[in-house]
Amino acid sequence: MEHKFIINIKNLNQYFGQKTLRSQILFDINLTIKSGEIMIMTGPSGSGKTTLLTLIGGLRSVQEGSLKFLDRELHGATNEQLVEVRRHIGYIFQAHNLLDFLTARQNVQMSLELHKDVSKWEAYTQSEAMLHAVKLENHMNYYPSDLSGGQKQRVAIARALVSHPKLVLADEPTAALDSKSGRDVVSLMQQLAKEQNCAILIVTHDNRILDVADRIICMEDGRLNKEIS
Ligand SMILES: Nc1ncnc2c1ncn2[C@@H]1O[C@H](COP(=O)(O)OP(=O)(O)OP(=O)(O)O)[C@@H](O)[C@H]1O
Repeated sequence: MEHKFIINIKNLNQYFGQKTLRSQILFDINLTIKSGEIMIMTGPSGSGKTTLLTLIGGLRSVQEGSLKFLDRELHGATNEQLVEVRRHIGYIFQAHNLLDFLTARQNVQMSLELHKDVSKWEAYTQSEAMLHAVKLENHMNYYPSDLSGGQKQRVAIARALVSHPKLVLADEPTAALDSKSGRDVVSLMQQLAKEQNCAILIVTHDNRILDVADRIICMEDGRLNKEIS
């Protein structure tokens, strides 16, 4: 079944702290993301971008309002339901989060081994194919410590996309990279996402990559401002 929206958020509010220390972090967020769409979220530090990204990624519980992933409501979802949703999402973080004791291929393969329907052999061959796609065919057996920042981030992209997720969430994916590597990394994300019809939400302060976006949204003081494009 084709889903019109990957993400559909309505009147979402989120808070940190308890009782008198409770403070509202997100205010009346309304947002949709469609298949294949590349969305960039910008905004000042502390405006709530990461909080929203982690809610969308099923990494924390929704407190008020509605957040649907495909047709599944995440408000009130159990831990098991959130774990199931996370299987359809790829995550790319600033600090790539590769496991240092695994090679590039093993890091990518590990993400497929969470899927019970994928055999070890399929996981192996699909990981190799994905590392080809990010042009690391000559570095499959390298450990992260022997790769450059851009190469590590390409392994992280391969790991996020190897299971053909419906959505990729990327938090500052270019922050640790020089301008050329940053550009290569987002171009690659854009190309692979279009091939797989996967939506991407990128949180970034990096103005040099804004042109890859189909839509740009801006968060300020916990509220989503009008779209820039
Ligand atoms: N675990 C927490 N407990 C209490 N307050 C928190 C917690 N995490 C974040 N906050 C607060 O929530 C607000 C939003 O933080 P968030 O990390 O979502 O912002 P951000 O826009 O991603 O910032 P940055 O660009 O610096 O990463 C900030 O005021 C922050 O201090």
